[in-house]
Amino acid sequence: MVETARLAVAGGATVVQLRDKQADTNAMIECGLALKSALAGTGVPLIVNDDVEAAIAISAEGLHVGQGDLGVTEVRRQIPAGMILGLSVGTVELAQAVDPQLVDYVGVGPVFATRTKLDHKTPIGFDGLARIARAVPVPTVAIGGLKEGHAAQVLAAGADGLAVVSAICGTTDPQAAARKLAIEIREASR
Ligand SMILES: Cc1ncc(COP(=O)(O)OP(=O)(O)O)c(N)n1
Ligand SMILES: Cc1nc(C(=O)O)sc1CCOP(=O)(O)O
Ligand SMILES: [Mg+2]
Repeated sequence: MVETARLAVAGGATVVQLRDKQADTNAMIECGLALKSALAGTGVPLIVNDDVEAAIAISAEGLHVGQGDLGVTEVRRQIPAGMILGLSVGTVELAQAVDPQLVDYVGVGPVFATRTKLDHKTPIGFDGLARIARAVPVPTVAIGGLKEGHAAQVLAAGADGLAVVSAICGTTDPQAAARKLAIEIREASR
């Protein structure tokens, strides 16, 4: 896991999220500390998924929560000032309800169906992504079934970035996969 993250960053990944739905808090802390030392000096922030206690224990740069996790008002109360807080949003109604005083960015998805998260919601496609990106008052990261070849449409829909799992972690060469995506994003941003 640490080596995959190191390679992804060497290829151009600008954020790393620790997401392990099976891990308990102790395991998240152990993995998070290993990731923190691998990322030291890279300038790449580490975001912890779901686990407030682990995020605080490892001094992660950020925490990501979904609509079914602890609410953002309570999370913001618990985490240190300055910790990045991300929230999942899958509808325009939820997008309009995002409070920019509490939430720093939103993860918008799933754009497409994905086997990484078998309990995902109905895919929203690029049209749904565009509607949500217009409605949300903070930066947006598209997620769900995204791979090489999708960056231009993601950015054209108004999202600020994209988050991938299998398109990097599920490949035999995470560095090359991240590099291709980073180049695509750079070219699409021109
Ligand atoms: C960047 C980003 N966007 C969305 C998610 C999904 O979070 P959540 O809805 O809480 O689902 P789980 O990841 O916890 O299964 C994410 N992790 N990251
Ligand atoms: C963790 C996660 N959250 C989603 C959401 O829609 O909120 S989709 C997803 C999995 C993304 O994995 P992949 O890049 O392999 O499709
Ligand atoms: Mg969650």
